[in-house]
Amino acid sequence: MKLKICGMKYPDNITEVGSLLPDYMGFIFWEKSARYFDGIIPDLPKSIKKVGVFVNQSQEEILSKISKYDLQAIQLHGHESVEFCQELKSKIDTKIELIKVFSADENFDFEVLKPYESVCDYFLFDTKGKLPGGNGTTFDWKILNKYNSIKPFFLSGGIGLEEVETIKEISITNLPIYAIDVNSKFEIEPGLKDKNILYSFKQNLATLNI
Ligand SMILES: O=C(O)c1ccccc1NCC(=O)[C@H](O)[C@H](O)COP(=O)(O)O
Repeated sequence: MKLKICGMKYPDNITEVGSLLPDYMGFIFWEKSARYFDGIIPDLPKSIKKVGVFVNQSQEEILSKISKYDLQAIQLHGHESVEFCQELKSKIDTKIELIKVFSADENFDFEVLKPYESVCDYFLFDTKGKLPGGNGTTFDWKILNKYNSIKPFFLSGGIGLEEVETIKEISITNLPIYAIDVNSKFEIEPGLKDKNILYSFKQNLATLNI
């Protein structure tokens, strides 16, 4: 199971956390976020994919960030339509991954995912909250029992060290969980991550052998 650490903001902290070799590191390009990123990304180990996170932003803006920051993945965290994803996908390098986010709660209709299957590489399930993302709360993962697609997805929303046991339980189901996405539960302040707790989390995930 892959690990994505999202909402990075400060260069020294990016380097520090990068030394843990997460599979993905996320940068929020939505200006209203407390984790809004507008700096310089220091050199990172090549294995780490840089993800740009966008909320209902224009294709022009997304393309400009891809080129400025050499992003390897984009995460669409708003209400981007199937057509929008399809058009964007046709404009970017085929190696750039497109992750489409859905905010989940007990009323989530999994049928809405169907048309997105062919236009994105991964889904990401986050908790529905006041903000588009980074709310720091978990959703009831039991709703994923209704997931009837083979599209791999990122599991997100309020995940912290205390979720390791539940991740273990969910990982032995047949759900195609591709990655775990973490953010605010590992912060000293918005955008500033605690490397030691992240290290423990990564070690814990590794012991699950998944
Ligand atoms: O983190 C933000 O501030 C944010 C704001 C707007 C859109 C997305 C945002 N975060 C994207 C992520 O992928 C987070 O990791 C995800 O929402 C989970 O965050 P958390 O609940 O804090 O673990």
